[in-house]
Amino acid sequence: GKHQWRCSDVVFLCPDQSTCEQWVKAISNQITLLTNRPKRLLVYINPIGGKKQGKWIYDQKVAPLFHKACVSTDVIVTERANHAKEHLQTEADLDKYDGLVCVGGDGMFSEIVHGLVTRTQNDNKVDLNDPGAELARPSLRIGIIPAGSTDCICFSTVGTNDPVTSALHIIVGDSQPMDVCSVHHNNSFLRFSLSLLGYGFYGDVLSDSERKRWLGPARYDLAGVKTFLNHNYYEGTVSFLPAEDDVSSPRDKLQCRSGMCLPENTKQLTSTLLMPFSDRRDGWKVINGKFMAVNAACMSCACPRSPKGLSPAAHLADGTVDLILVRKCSRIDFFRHLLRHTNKDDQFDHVFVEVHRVKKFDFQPRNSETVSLEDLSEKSTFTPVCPGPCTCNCGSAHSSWTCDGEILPHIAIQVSVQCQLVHLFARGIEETQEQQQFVFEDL
Ligand SMILES: CCCCCCCCCCCCC/C=C/[C@@H](O)[C@H](COP(=O)(O)O)NC(=O)CCCCC
Ligand SMILES: Nc1ncnc2c1ncn2[C@@H]1O[C@H](COP(=O)(O)OP(=O)(O)O)[C@@H](O)[C@H]1O
Ligand SMILES: [Ca+2]
Repeated sequence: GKHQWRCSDVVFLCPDQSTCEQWVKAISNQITLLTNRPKRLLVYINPIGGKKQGKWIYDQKVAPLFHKACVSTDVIVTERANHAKEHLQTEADLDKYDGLVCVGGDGMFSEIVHGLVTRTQNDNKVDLNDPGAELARPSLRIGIIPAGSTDCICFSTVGTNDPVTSALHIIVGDSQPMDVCSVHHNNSFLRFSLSLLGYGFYGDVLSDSERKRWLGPARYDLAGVKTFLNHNYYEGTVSFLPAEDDVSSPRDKLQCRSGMCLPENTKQLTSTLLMPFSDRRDGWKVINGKFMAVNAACMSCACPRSPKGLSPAAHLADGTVDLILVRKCSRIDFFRHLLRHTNKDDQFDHVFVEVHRVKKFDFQPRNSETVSLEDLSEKSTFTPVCPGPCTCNCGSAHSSWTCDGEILPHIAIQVSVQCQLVHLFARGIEETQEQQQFVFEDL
């Protein structure tokens, strides 16, 4: 139930020892022919992610399954932030492995993607600082064993945050391509975004929650309430290149499900994504405004807090990102909007919310081309800063961007989608026929 997989034993009875041996041999031969199945994995465990259970989860729930399935592993328990990223970038002998495993949350997964993708670009002499560069795709798939605070990438690609289910998807060698957003500041690469890139509300929640890391996952709830009460808005300009209107829409209610986002279904999308930066202003739209939040969701961002996600119809691997603009509104309206993330109501059905499916976008804060993290850290990043003494929320302050739970050092950013850059050991969210029927009836 609920997308959870479990192991099951099947007992074969046979009349004699030699038949039994024949069967064992035949089954082993058949399994060897399944080339999708990984045989050697490199596992990174973040021991401090989420409720600090990563090592226990791996040892108790995952390692015994890998052992049963004859998957051999090298395990690294990280000793500090960026340990896994640096190891992947410079040291790891990747030819030895059929895949990587991340035991941790979205931040840890982001580290591993950064390490692997950077290594691949270095090997292929691709310049990450060039926003128009065609990035080389890593050959190794990555499995996620959820052991973080939000684990939205696991939830959005598997349908549940369950270590046993994820381990079984790895063992059977599932493969799910995934879009990645690259984020630049001028011509300098900042980061990849895999789930939520958020300015305003979520940026403020993340800035505040980092100071409360000792609280574990509950830090987001406390910071969320505080940020909600602050009710800040921020001015800026969003420019974006919309995806073709006839392909799909963030409001079409067609949720991304297993088998939808595969390379053969989305081939035509990749070619349009490689236009050099200078040629791209045709067809761009520009929106100026005062925003409570500017969110970019590369996937639905479904998680236990929001089971349908920030953008329920976003696709995992279609080469687009859903850009959600929440304009300045009253506290009660913003509350209604947030509440709709937790139930079946449509969070985009408000006059102050608009959502666009885009291939690229830029954000420019008002009056602040040069604001950097150093400037921000001198002030409170979630308290508006007025030119003179002021108690009002005048919107002259800057927020910061959260990128998969990490704060970006710049506010003016350029974002473009790298279609199907990485592959996961997953197959997308599976749905029974009755569940699909239910979606169509809703439509
Ligand atoms: C009145 C009730 C309001 C409830 C609002 C709930 C809205 C939840 C939307 C959640 C979107 C989550 C997008 C995921 C982002 C993660 O990548 C990031 C880092 O994850 P991890 O490393 O595993 O901790 N997590 C967040 O940004 C947390 C956002 C929480 C906001 C309340
Ligand atoms: N051993 C470690 N000590 C401290 N920080 C670490 C360690 N290993 C990884 N990290 C960092 O911890 C951050 C949060 O990890 P994550 O697994 O996403 O947990 P959470 O979901 O609780 O934020 C990541 O940004 C990662 O870089
Ligand atoms: Ca997408």
